Amino acid sequence: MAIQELTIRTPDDWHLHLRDDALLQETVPATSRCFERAIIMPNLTPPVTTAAKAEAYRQRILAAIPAGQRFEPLMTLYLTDQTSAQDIADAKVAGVVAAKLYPAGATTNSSAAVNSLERLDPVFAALAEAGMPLLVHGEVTDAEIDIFDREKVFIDRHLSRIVAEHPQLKVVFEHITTADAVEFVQQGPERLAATLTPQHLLMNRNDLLVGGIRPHNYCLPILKRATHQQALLDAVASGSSKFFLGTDSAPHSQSSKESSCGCAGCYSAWSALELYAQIFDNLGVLDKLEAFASEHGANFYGLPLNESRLTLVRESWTVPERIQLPQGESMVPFYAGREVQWKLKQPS
Ligand SMILES: NC(=O)N[C@@H](CC(=O)O)C(=O)O
Ligand SMILES: [Zn+2]
Ligand SMILES: [Zn+2]
Repeated sequence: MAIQELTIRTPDDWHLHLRDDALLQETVPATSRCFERAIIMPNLTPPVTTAAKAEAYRQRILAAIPAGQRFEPLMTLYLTDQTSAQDIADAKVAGVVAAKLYPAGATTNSSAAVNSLERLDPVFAALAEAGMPLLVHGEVTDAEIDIFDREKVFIDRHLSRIVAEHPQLKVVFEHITTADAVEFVQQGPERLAATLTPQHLLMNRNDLLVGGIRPHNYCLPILKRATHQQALLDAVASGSSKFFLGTDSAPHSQSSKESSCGCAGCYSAWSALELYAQIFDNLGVLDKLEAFASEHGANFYGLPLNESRLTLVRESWTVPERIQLPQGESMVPFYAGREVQWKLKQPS
């Protein structure tokens, strides 16, 4: 008989957008319900570019953790053309765990980010020296490169060089979407890893474009064709420690998603862990979920494994159509109105 309950070490989310201010009241509980730590993306407006900004942001996140829950935000620094080796050293001292590279214009809130990757070599060297991973949104932004090719071209033009020229640098290729990225990571050194999102494992570009445009499935890097989706599924099913959980949960208001120029990002926090369970179950590798969700990432970052456990049960439920925010706005969560086959068991 199929397994009905699964108890695992409490997972961590190695790629998460919490946003800021009042929205933290919504996003922090959505993640702390089932993740003990998360890598907090720094693409606020203005971005988190210094150790002091990261620490102030961390305090705002801590203030939004529901009573009785344990949650540790792991802070990151947003790289710009002005970031110096000294900024990295200061960030290390302040407890910032990683730095995030957005090519300028690649995604939400990246306009202040990096225009010239070559100029960042001293910063990459400083990261390697500090033992801090470089987290990469791996897409080129050149107007002439087709949006479906931007990840592969980024590997060829930039990532392969960065990995080769900085032999001590740990690199996380974030939210990978292509067979090319899977292969690049598999064939790379131990210090190269990747995060995978629920949407890129569950969907392909048909889910975005067939039968009408589905703005709530629009995220960056954009969903690719089914052969790429299959390569991502094969990667997680392999159990390789180079692949780990990063939801990329990225909330936007309903009005900014359902727009003539809609924002990129899926707000998946309320169902992400359960969807990963469903994905692993469907692949017949539920026994590999715990390592993917709770071990590979911590080991890569050199952090201890969580000691607590949580339980998922095989029970179907429906993701709400809408989340009403106190500020009057609403959000449409990822997988809205759809059934999920696994459910988090509430502690009794
Ligand atoms: N993934 C997305 O489509 N959006 C993210 C940014 C990012 O991770 O690229 C966001 O901040 O909204
Ligand atoms: Zn990104
Ligand atoms: Zn992201």
